Amino acid sequence: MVEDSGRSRKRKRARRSKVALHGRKGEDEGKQVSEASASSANKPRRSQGLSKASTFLDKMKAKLSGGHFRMLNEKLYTCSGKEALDYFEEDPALFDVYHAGYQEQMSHWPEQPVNIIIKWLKDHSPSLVVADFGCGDARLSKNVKNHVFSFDLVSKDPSVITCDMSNVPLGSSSVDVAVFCLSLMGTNYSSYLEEAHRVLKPGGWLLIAEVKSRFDPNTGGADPKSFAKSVCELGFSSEFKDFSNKMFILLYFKKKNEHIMKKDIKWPELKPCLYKRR
Ligand SMILES: C[S@@+](CC[C@H](N)C(=O)[O-])C[C@H]1O[C@@H](n2cnc3c(N)ncnc32)[C@H](O)[C@@H]1O
Repeated sequence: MVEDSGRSRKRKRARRSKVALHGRKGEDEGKQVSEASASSANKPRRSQGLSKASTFLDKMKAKLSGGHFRMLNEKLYTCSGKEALDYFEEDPALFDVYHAGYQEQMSHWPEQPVNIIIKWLKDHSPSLVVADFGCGDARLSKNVKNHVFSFDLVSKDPSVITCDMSNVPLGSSSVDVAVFCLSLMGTNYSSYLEEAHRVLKPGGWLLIAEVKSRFDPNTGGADPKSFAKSVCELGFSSEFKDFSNKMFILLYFKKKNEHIMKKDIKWPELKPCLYKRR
């Protein structure tokens, strides 16, 4: 008897804990249904609230990453290439922050200079070997048939070679086209052009696209004429200039066959391109 009542107490306790864990059949199903219907009834209001919160959070995140981008952008314009390489080597994730912000800025430009250069290459022989100095996401190499050596501070694509572009792993007189698309960023930008001169074959092309405000003397920018003069003193001839775009300028040069490079070229200072908060 005693044993029996003990067993039945145990059974009752086991049933109680099972109910606590899973809910009573029927009663619990009903509860789940009513919860489900309550949640669907609440859905528009709750999801409205959630979407408001997530829009707010997204805005805050965008503000923070926009600020972070502007800080990194300014850093790249105000340090040397070597310093920039060391900086990103320490934290390569910062490169993603920079490029996310850069792409966001570019999305507001009516035309992307890299597409003009892609078109230029498509209009010329695909056998021309190209060096893309400061290639970013290597969009250039992905859109042309040419063999392209892509260089940047961080490699986000297996085809990109990590280096400071004042010292690229290419032999002298080995490429036909050197491209700088919005990439004359470091305080030592002239050493990038010297490196391009070294790797270009005689008669090779130097294609530069730069932010227009950096070459507007009315707003503290460099005089494009004195910039072009310095490039010519390095051993190039000026072949083409285009100032028609609102956002960027295009300056194309050709490497001279024979030239005695002028010593102590006076390079104009190129002011940083600081993006506005949007
Ligand atoms: C404004 S982005 C332009 C990217 C690409 N050319 C385009 O048009 O989309 C400039 C790029 O130059 C790279 N860069 C700046 N200084 C560099 C250096 N010293 N060596 C290699 N890459 C550099 C930056 O990391 C960045 O990816």
